[in-house]
Amino acid sequence: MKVLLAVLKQIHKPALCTGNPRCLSSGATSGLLPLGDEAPMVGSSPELVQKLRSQVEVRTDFITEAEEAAFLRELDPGLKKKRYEFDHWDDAIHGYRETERLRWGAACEEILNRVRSTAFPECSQLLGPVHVIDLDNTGYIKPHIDSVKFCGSTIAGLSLLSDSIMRLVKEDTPSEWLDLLLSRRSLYILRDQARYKFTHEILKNEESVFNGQRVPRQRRISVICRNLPG
Ligand SMILES: O=C(O)CCC(=O)C(=O)O
Ligand SMILES: [Fe+2]
Ligand SMILES: [Mn+2]
Repeated sequence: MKVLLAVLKQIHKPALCTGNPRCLSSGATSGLLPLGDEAPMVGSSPELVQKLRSQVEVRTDFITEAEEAAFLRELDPGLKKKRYEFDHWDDAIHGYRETERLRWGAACEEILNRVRSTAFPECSQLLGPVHVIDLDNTGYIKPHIDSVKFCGSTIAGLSLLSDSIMRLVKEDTPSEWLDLLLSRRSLYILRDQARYKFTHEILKNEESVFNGQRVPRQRRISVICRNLPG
């Protein structure tokens, strides 16, 4: 357990560049492009949204309320024994507790197999333990890129208990950004450039606005599957 949590610390190394992609003085709302019934994304330009569409997926209502409850039953007792961590200024995550789990009960295992077959090619070698982050309602995840040493080309995450906004920002060009509406019970998948060339973050409640619409951020649990570096 200790080893994986150390790996997770590496995964969570915050990015040095933290350009604000939506600085109001730069006319930030121009170029917003809602995608209709496709993945709920808006970005800095239609071209960027178009380019990233093949590498970013959000599947709304990927799990049912009953399946969400199954995860809660399995995860909450263990999480409740931990305290939310707030005071690690150097961490990429603020206001969180986390765990990882290799063996799951039948209900959750079945859901996770659905996540795996949706997100990863059949031959893909997956990171065995699944990563779980419980963000307090005041918690948030700062911009970072997951460690290339420990994680492969694809990151797939379920969002439980709350809607949230995930923001991607091009590492060397902060004016290029994409916001994803991660609705409660959705699955997101980041692949390739979206995973390697863009930082990702989960916005704090005060900043949680999608395409002009306020998206209240409550306590949120994410369940994240990753593959191994090729
Ligand atoms: O909570 C999430 O969905 C994202 C977590 C994340 O970025 C990470 O653990 O590296
Ligand atoms: Fe991450
Ligand atoms: Mn720390």
